[in-house]
Amino acid sequence: MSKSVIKFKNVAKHFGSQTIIEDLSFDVAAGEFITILGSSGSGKTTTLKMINRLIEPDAGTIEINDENIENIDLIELRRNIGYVVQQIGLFPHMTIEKNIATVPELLEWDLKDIKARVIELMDLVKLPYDQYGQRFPKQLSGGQQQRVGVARALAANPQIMLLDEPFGAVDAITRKELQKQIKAIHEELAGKTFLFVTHDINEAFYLGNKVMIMDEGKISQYDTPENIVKAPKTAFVQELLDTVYEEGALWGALK
Ligand SMILES: Nc1ncnc2c1ncn2[C@@H]1O[C@H](COP(=O)(O)OP(=O)(O)OP(=O)(O)O)[C@@H](O)[C@H]1O
Repeated sequence: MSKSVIKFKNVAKHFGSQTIIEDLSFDVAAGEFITILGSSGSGKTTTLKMINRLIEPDAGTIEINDENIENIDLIELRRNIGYVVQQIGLFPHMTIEKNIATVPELLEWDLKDIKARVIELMDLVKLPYDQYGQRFPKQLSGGQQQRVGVARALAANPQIMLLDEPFGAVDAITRKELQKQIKAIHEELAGKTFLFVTHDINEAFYLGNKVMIMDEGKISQYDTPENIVKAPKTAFVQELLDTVYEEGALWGALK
């Protein structure tokens, strides 16, 4: 088995008197693409944010490369973790080139290396540098801006990518296109570990080599898409799958 990159051990999180996560344990191996699926409020975003310490757990430990993240310098930790959210957060007054170069510039990379990295990443997300490098975010579509967000998160070559509903705000056709691209990017960047939060069951089962299904702060099932479909473990998982089967039946009837 591949080496574990992320390990949750009996993690708990409360907000005030509300228990969001009671006792969460799981492992993610190097190079996996994990999708986290679940109903609203089930703790998906909280789980993701505990990995880059935007949220601190109240109990338990989280390890990255077998080291408790509390013992890793915060800047070092976040440099190793790319983070993409739905509300993109590109800097509006900066060109696309400058947006992608933010972290390498902070790290004081050589100017030549920064430019080469920007060109490489813009190629990767299919926004050629010559055409898009000097544009500003508002001159791109929502889907293109999301791709810049992915490129920016990859700039310093992190080992882990956290993606929180990154394609939540785009239309269905663009979303499908972005899903294909992120899958290809993950395959091309062999060895990088992706954790991707989504509400969308189709997206979760298409992208994840493993899907983590969360319900009320607990893992209902964490397995390959095939195993989940073959043997749903809880009524909640079955209910989720039924939504897809019902949709299939609807479209079948319309044809
Ligand atoms: N900073 C906070 N203070 C208080 N409660 C919070 C805070 N952040 C999250 N919560 C609560 O924790 C619960 C889980 O939130 P979380 O964002 O992790 O869920 P989620 O599964 O990502 O939901 P969604 O799919 O709607 O984004 C929710 O009930 C939310 O209201």
